[in-house]
Amino acid sequence: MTTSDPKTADTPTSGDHRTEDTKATGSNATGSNAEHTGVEIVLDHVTKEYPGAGRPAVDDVNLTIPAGETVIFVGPSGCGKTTTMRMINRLIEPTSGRITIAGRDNKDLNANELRRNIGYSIQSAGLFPHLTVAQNVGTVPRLLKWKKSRIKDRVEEMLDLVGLDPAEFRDRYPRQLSGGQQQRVGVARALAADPPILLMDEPFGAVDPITRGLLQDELLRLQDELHKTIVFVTHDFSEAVKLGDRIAVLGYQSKVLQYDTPEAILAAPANDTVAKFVGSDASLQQLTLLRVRDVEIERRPTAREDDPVDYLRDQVRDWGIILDSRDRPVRWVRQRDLRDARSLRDVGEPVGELVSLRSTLQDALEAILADSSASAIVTGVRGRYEGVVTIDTLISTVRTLHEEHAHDHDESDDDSSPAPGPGVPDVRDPIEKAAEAAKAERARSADETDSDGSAAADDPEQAHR
Ligand SMILES: Nc1ncnc2c1ncn2[C@@H]1O[C@H](COP(=O)(O)OP(=O)(O)OP(=O)(O)O)[C@@H](O)[C@H]1O
Repeated sequence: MTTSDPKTADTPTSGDHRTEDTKATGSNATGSNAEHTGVEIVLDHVTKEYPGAGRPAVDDVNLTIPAGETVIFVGPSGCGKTTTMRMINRLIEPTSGRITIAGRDNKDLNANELRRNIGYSIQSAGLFPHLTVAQNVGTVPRLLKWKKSRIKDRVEEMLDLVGLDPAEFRDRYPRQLSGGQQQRVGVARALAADPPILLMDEPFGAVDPITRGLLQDELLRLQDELHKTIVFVTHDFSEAVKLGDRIAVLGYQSKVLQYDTPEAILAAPANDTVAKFVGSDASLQQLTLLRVRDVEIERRPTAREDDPVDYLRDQVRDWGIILDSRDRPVRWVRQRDLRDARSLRDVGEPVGELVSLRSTLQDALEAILADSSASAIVTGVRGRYEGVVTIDTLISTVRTLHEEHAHDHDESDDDSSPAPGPGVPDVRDPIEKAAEAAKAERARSADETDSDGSAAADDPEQAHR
């Protein structure tokens, strides 16, 4: 858990943030000096007790949300996520404790101004039904008394930013939009006055999984560009892993059970409760955080379609790859395919799904499991062959991550037991199961090769390369 005393940063406060040109610069979590527009938020012993409730909905929360990062609050229904978030923009006032924004107590900031300067987007998009898309997006700039022409330009820019064609959408009413389009307008509205902070309360909760994935991608792209400080509430741990720079796993009364990067939480959940929340597919989720370019890429023997067959026959022990004239992979070929072949044009089987250096390891795993060679072909610029990723590489990558975080909780001073403890799922399990399935498939195809009368690979180490 990260706790911190409020820091005084020499950045503009949210309340001072009046023009869309203002940029705040401060230290970010990685310690880089990159310019960003977000500002730090610190929750210092924050408690909220609703009148007559008997016990606090949020009890003594300490949390530092670094400038320019996306922090996800994830936890079970009713645990206090929304209450915690709404105390940041004072839609709810804390009973005790202090919240600072860029070093200034938010109680010292005018509540209305504070809210105008903190973007807020909620599950139902919360659009005004009687206002057009343009009027909805321009709400806060209008309150800030921007000139009409400036509001108009800003609305167009925001609609563009969230992937809606202004000409098509600006004059529609919310009822004339799909759920996903309404969410986009909600995000455009939250961003319109260029606030340093964006609070998002299950903003994608009400749309179908495909649209949800697209909106998540869009948010990642926006954040790459804008570097706001985003606080995002969700029930969905995989959404938290995808979007968060850090995740705060909250228990009842917003108790911070673990506050760390998605990688660290997946590799070493702090206790049984977090482990259960993370779920048994933690290792599969870890694969979504890494890209093909981050791991070892192996080579396989290759030849172009018009190369002589002998050229490949001499090199292939198990699998080889045939490339077209522009070095794009076209077919897998086995040793036995080459025995009587006369040309490389008509042997082998078409390559399956290809992955790029930017694909996630999750994409690579899917490609590997669908491919009889138990590896995924990686392509680079203009689809040119780069190499292959194997399931063994994926397993060793996840093992290394797990080992790196094995001692994360050794010095822990809270009451949580170190992972892996009783009930903590073995995070390597699902990939190893996938590997076993792929190996079984490989063994089956090797048997087929034997019964065909051809030799299996002489060197067992060479199998599956
Ligand atoms: N206005 C209120 N008056 C009294 N109790 C409230 C009020 N708002 C929320 N609560 C209670 O405070 C607790 C925390 O609610 P909150 O909405 O913050 O949780 P949450 O984690 O966001 O839940 P969910 O994920 O279901 O939206 C709950 O027990 C809820 O019933």
